[in-house]
Amino acid sequence: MTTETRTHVPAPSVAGPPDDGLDAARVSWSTAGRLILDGVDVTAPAGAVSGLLGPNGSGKSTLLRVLAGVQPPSDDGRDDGARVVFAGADLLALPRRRRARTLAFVEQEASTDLPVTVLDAVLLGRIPHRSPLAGDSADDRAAARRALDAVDAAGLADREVTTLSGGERQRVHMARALAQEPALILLDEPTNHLDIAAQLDALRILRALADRGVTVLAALHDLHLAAQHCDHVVLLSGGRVVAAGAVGDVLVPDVLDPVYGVRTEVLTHPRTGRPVLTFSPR
Ligand SMILES: Nc1ncnc2c1ncn2[C@@H]1O[C@H](COP(=O)(O)OP(=O)(O)OP(=O)(O)O)[C@@H](O)[C@H]1O
Repeated sequence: MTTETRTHVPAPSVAGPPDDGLDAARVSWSTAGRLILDGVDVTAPAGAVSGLLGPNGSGKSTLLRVLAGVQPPSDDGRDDGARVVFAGADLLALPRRRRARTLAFVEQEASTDLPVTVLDAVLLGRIPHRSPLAGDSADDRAAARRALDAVDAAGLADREVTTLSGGERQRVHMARALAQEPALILLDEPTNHLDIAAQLDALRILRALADRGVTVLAALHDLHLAAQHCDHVVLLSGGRVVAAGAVGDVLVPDVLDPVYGVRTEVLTHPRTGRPVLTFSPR
């Protein structure tokens, strides 16, 4: 399998401390008088796999959409002075094209109704890298093929996206993001629809990206996977951050039990030494 090399995109600096990853502060979002995100601070170090965790409805998808710059503004016009800095630059102020070369976003229910082949869908990830009127270059096609290889989907290249299974589509979404060669990748439930081997493949790809210096922030429901594969986690509840830090500090009963309303026990994985979580009703 191959993976992508990181494209370093120089970005204008903004006031504030230099940062080697994602550093967002005071992110709020509201609609119809309801505060969905309430002053969220979230960091994701470069070169690490960061997990965004929290129960259903806690605000994970909304937060990722705000960070990716695709969430409409709050409908009350409220401005809490949010700051979203990536690698020292104001991410949301970057020109759209430049942001698309910096950031890839794998959405949970990404649209897959396009009547295009898988290869063409993955080539969409190359658009930010070429001039607006240019067609696909040989380099673009090579990058798209490498991305499909990386997710073990080379054999799907000529299939129509609309004919794919849920798991196959999820791989194609990931491949499109890889073809973008981002420095920051945000993913909303990247293991959705995937069988266990494919989940491990997806997490291995995220690890390989992080090892190349990419900043990875993934919303995950599965706390077991997060415990095994993340370096850093942020736990949301009710639109607020309740804990953030190393896996061993956050994925502990005192933190998880009140948030999820369960009883957690933590064992130690005999080979990796990482926490293994078991849950029972309270
Ligand atoms: N456009 C919207 N209009 C009204 N409510 C919204 C909107 N978007 C999100 N919400 C509400 O905001 C809350 C947070 O939603 P969000 O999808 O961000 O949570 P989540 O943590 O990703 O949930 P899940 O784990 O179930 O996917 C939910 O109660 C949801 O119903």
